[in-house]
Amino acid sequence: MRGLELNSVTIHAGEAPLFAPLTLTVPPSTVTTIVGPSGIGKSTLMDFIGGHLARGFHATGTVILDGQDVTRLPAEARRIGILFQDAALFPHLSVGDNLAFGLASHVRGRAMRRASIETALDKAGLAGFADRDPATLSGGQRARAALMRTLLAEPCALLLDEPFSKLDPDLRADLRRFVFDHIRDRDIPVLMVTHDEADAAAADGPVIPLGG
Ligand SMILES: Nc1ncnc2c1ncn2[C@@H]1O[C@H](COP(=O)(O)OP(=O)(O)OP(=O)(O)O)[C@@H](O)[C@H]1O
Repeated sequence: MRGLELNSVTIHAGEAPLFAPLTLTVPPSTVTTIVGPSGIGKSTLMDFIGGHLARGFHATGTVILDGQDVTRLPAEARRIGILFQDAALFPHLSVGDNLAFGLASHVRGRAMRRASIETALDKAGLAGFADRDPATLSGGQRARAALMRTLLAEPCALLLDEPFSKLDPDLRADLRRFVFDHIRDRDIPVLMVTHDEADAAAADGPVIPLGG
């Protein structure tokens, strides 16, 4: 079955679980939202699904992506894209090289790679920005470039962890629209963590509260 499934997933930081075991299915082309109080483990859950669980945590349950159990796979073998609130581009690389870093390995040859990057920059309203230093971009431009870098990897699922929270309200609404427009036609499951009601309302899937 296609989509992202969590089966009885919880995370322990020491003895007690952070939240009650979570079971859910995110079908392709839908955005499911996770909400919950600060500190309950929303970001840590995203880290676990993406394969980046930090030391000090222990997780139980399984993560199934498109029918395959990926719970024990290394992050790079999961093909799960993650967009964090910081939307950090590598500061020592140009904008174009940042996007090249995300580019799926099957896109071969210098000309093909260059064309893919130019197309992505164009979609992000950043045509001609390939040689720019990320520090010269606005917050919104950096965030759009970061989304494009994530999508260029052609992920089979996407995790959004408070992706808009560092932006001011106008920019936030613009970027939210931009992200949702670009993921809608991807036919992949998307799981989003947010504190923001407008973010949750813009998503078309269910809102799942993470509880104790
Ligand atoms: N390295 C660590 N080892 C053990 N516990 C940690 C570690 N880092 C964070 N924690 C704790 O793990 C819990 C989950 O943190 P997490 O950042 O996932 O919560 P969150 O729900 O995303 O919070 P917020 O909404 O404030 O971003 C918190 O209670 C935090 O104090």
